[in-house]
Amino acid sequence: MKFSERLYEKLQPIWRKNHTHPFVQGLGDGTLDKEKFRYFMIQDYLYLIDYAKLFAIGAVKATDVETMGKFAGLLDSTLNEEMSLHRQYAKKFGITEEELENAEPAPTTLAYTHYMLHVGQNGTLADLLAALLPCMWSYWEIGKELNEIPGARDHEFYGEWIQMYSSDEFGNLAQWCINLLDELTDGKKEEELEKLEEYFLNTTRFEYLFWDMSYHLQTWPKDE
Ligand SMILES: Cc1ncc(C[n+]2csc(CCO)c2C)c(N)n1
Repeated sequence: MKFSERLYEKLQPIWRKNHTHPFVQGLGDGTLDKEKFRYFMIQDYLYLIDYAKLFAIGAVKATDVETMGKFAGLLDSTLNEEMSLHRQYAKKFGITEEELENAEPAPTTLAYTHYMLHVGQNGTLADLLAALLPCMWSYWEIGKELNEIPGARDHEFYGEWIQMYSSDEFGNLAQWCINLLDELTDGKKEEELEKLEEYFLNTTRFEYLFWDMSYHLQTWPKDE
């Protein structure tokens, strides 16, 4: 069995929990409070900045030129395409460039991105992939599921988001990471696979916490 098949089976219950979170459901049926999405967009912008750094670390840890080039391409498209799309989309919600640039990460954003960066910086390329994969894989699954809901992809506010994450282009990217992780784990010892499973499990849990943080507009405790 491929390692990704083992992950897929094992993590179904958490994935169901992610997909049925009221934030995700609200994106699909169009009832999500715009204030919650606005909050999500700002935190997600901060998330993307650190996520892009994972691709840079991937290029450093890769052991062949082709994989290095792929990570370099992902870094370039995240920074120069995806983030500029994010800024344009944010405008629709009345979020200014200054607001994005001056935003502070909420506790969950900080914990999630720092966890991934810690694993990426200190581990192997397989460790890095296990930590970054739930982000891509779960968004692809969610995008495809929401795309099936009649009218969802044409929704005035959330349609573009659904179109982006259900696209084949995005799917190919997720599939490339899945295939690379399968290659790197082929023939590896059970002990090594369990460690990778733990990274994957933790960032899958963080995906849930990110939806939940956005739904509840999480802030740091106020003491001033
Ligand atoms: C919390 C959170 N999790 C996952 C994604 C999805 N995502 C972020 S970067 C990237 C790779 C392609 O550039 C993908 C799929 C997100 N936006 N926010």
